Amino acid sequence: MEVAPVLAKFTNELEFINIDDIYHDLYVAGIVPHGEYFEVRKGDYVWMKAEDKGQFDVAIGAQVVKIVADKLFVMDDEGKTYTGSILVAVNPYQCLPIYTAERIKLYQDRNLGELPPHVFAIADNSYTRMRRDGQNQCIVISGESGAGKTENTKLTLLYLAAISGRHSQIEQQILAANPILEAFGNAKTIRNDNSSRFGKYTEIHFNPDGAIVGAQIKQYLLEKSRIVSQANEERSFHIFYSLLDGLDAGDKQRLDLVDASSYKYLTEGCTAKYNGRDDRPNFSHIRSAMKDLVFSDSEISDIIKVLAVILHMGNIEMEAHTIDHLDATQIPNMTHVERIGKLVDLEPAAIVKGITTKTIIIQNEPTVSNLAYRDAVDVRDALAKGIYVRLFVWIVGKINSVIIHPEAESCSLIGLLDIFGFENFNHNSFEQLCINFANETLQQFFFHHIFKLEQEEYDAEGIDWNHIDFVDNQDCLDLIGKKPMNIMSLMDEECMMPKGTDQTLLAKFNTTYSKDKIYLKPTRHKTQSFGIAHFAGEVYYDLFDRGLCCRQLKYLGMMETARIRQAGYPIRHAFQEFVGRFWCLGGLIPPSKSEDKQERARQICENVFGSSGDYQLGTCKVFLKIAGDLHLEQERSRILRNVTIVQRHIRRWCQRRRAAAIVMKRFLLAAVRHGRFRAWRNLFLIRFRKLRRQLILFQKLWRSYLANKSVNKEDLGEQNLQNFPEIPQSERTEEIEGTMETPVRVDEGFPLRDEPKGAAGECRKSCPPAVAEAEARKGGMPPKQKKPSKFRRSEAANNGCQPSTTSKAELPEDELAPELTKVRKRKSVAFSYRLLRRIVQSMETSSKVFLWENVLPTMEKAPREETMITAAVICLKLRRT
Ligand SMILES: Nc1ncnc2c1ncn2[C@@H]1O[C@H](COP(=O)(O)OP(=O)(O)OP(=O)(O)O)[C@@H](O)[C@H]1O
Repeated sequence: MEVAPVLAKFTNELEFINIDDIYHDLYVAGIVPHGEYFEVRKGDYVWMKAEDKGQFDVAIGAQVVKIVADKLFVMDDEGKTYTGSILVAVNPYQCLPIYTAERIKLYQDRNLGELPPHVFAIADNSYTRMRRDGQNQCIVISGESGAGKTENTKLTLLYLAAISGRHSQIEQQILAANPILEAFGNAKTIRNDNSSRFGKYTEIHFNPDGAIVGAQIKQYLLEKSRIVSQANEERSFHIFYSLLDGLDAGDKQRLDLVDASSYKYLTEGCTAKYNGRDDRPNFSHIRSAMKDLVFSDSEISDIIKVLAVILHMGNIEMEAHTIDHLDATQIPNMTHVERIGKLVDLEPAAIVKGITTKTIIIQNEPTVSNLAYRDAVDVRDALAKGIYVRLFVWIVGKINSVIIHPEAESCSLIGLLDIFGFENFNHNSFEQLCINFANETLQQFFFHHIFKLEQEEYDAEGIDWNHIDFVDNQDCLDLIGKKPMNIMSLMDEECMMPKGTDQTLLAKFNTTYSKDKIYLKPTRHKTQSFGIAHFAGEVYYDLFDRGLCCRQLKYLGMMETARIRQAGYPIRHAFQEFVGRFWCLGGLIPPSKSEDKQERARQICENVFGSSGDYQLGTCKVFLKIAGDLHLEQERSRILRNVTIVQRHIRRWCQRRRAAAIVMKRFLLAAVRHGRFRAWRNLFLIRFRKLRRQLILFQKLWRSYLANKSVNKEDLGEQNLQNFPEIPQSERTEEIEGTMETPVRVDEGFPLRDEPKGAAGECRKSCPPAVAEAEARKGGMPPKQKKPSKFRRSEAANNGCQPSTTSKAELPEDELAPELTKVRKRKSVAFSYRLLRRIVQSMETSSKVFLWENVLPTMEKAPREETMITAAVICLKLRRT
């Protein structure tokens, strides 16, 4: 054993390297670390660091050929380094003589590694293991677009067909499926002139003797958007161009077909024709492949018809118009509709209806409504895409019906998965997201088998093994498709939102995944994109392609449509309808029936637009520009919103008052019920004091009234009238009446606690004992001396009598009640029952007792005395408790 710890020198084809430059994962190539050195033996494979430090400069494999003292001599391995059953195939972009029948024979029944790496070596290894171990095999072919997946799939099939040894028709048929699938599923892209726009899984079925007995093809993710639009310098699926170039003139005339440059669906990418592909011979090739796979003439004819229908469909021109003020779509030129009708045996009207209207079921009743222009275009395109996808699925099914073995279940199989590679363009759309998601899933599968399961098996078997770490991409898979709120589900949700846009979706992503390391937020340069850190690199997705949209708008004649829409007045309202909708913009008075609606419409327009030219008044209608209509609607919404706010506040205020009253009532009842008089008293102390003052006022008023009444009736009316000069009846009545009815001012009344002085003293004396007792008990406010009014004092003096001090308790009850009613009716008297109620509700117990015993009995018959009675009941209860 030779150890070479230091420098190694190379000459000529051998190169000089420092041992430090040997990669530290040398043991991958069979070299074992030895302390701080590596133990290197002659014949070992080593990796050498690349001199350049660029991102894709990888280590170079080499074999140790000589070890002399401190020098290590290595030689480039010339691509002989095998990584087990993984083949890295390089696309040579030229025909190399390495796929010949001799090479097939060379690789047959050879162990992996015996010969240089080759796709045939991988295919042979799978076949051998299937037969030897009886295990189904799978070859996964992955790589970015243009890497050579499809070519290598075809080469693998070719090899398996060659070595399985039977050379029957089935092998021919399996190989014949390729040109058909390529014609319908491949297209020119900027990366690859023959890019597969679908994923394909082909199973080859073998009998116990190892002969091919059948096959099955499964297709995934056909890029259907390509039917209606292609990126610049790209084309639609090959079959359309082959058809138009390869059909003879008679067939073309029968189908009303011309050349590819006349069809909108074929010219989006501006490359109906391109150098390097002759579509004419392809068509006959496809036809003969179809014959191999037992497609009948009528089936081939139907396929061609369907393709023609799709092409005509793309040429149906539509225009926006309005029906009953609602957006609708019309088809001004029916030529293409009629051609479609002829091909599929349908009435043109039925086709127009299908494209320009929609039917929804409301309460089990179908309801038809018109589609707006943009929606109708979408429907037409969706129909074309749907038809093509179904055609493709049908063709794959037809091929399978021929090549599938009736007892496929019992056969051994080798599966070949050819799926789009990882894609990262300048603009990455939803298609790229799907493709990269599929690749992430494949990568996960790969990691799982190569790293996880393999190392788990080593562990289980007790193999001495240094674990190799690998980057698990599970987080990325979760983000795109597995989390409860994954990118796909959020996209789905946004598509269903009536006003969902790219921006709203992006905002949702940014919020939902703000802490996710796999999700990359928009950058300064890519403000409308989000990124995903894939295992293969970071990709920013745009879901908006400005260039593509501009081209579509141009081809749809949208520029002209927009111009006429902008210059004209596309929105119209009859005056009646206009005023009915926008009356609130012309002052908040609703229109009357007799009003001149035209004049009112003019007012509204002038009010809103001033002198701007966003509107014009016709003889029956208001004509508006789109911006004008929008402005009107916005103004209307603003005003109605404000009205709603005011209404809301008023309603809230009313409700609060109502609620407060209910709470108060409950509280009072509860307080009474549970004897919590003190709590009630404390809570309403401030109010109580105020109301007590009002009670005093009430008493004053009441006594004043009684005093006045007594004076008027007894003294003025009967004793002194003869002393006055005679006055006219009307004046006299007025004066007397005036005396009776004049509102009594507060300062003219007799305060509750006036000391018994003179007339007032008489009044005090006449107070009922209960009041006196209560006042004495309370010892409350000091009596406030107020002079009786001059008028009354002089009246009393003149008449030689004392003012009446008769209390209401001393009056007969039947006399008091009508007087009370009279007083209540007088608007000018500053007393109301509401006030009275409040007074009673807040009175002290003693006052209430007084009220109960002296006042209420006289007021029971009054219509609005429920509250008084309630108050009295409360008083009684309080007295009991
Ligand atoms: N082994 C090869 N020898 C010669 N030319 C090749 C080979 N592999 C690929 N090519 C050339 O490269 C082109 C692209 O290869 P291919 O269609 O297989 O790529 P792909 O990975 O399947 O791309 P896509 O994902 O777009 O379908 C082929 O059309 C062919 O011209």
